[in-house]
Amino acid sequence: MGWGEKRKRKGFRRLLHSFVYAFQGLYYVLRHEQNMQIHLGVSLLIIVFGLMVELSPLRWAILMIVIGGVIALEMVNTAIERIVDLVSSDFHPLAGIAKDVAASAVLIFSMIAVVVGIIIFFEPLLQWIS
Ligand SMILES: Nc1ncnc2c1ncn2[C@@H]1O[C@H](COP(=O)(O)OP(=O)(O)OP(=O)(O)O)[C@@H](O)[C@H]1O
Repeated sequence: MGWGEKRKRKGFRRLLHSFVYAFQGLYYVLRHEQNMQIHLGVSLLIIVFGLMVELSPLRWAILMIVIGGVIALEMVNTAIERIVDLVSSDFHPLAGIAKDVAASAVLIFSMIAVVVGIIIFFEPLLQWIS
C-alpha cells in the first residue's frame, strides 16, 4: 500500500493509526530530546509535591494546563527543528531564526509556568509548613 492509499484510510482504523503515530512521536522526543526528559522529570517532581501539599482541584487543573503546555510546546519546537534540518541542511540565517524563535516560545512559556507554579503552590505550601 502506497503512502497516498494509507492517507485515504477512514474510520476506526484511521483513528487507531493516528494514535500509534502520535505515540511514536512521543517515544521519539522522550528518547532523543534531553530538554523533554528534563521537562518530564521536573513535572513529575511537581506532581509529587502537589500531592504532598494537597492542592485543590482548581489548582490541579491550572497546573495540568501549564505542564501540558510546556511539554506540547517542546514537542512543536522539536518538530520545527526537524523540519528546518530537512529543508535546509546548510547554514542559513532564516533556518537559525526559525529555530531560535521556536526555542524562545518554549522559554517564554516555561518562565510563565514557573511564575504560575509559585502562585499555585504559595498558599498550600504555607499551610503545609504550619
Ligand atoms: N541550518 C542552520 N542555519 C543557521 N543556524 C542554525 C542552523 N541550525 C541551527 N542553527 C543555530 O543553532 C542553534 C542550535 O541549533 P540546534 O539544531 O542544535 O538546536 P538545539 O536546540 O540545540 O536542538 P536539540 O534540541 O535537537 O539539541 C539554533 O537555535 C540556531 O541559532
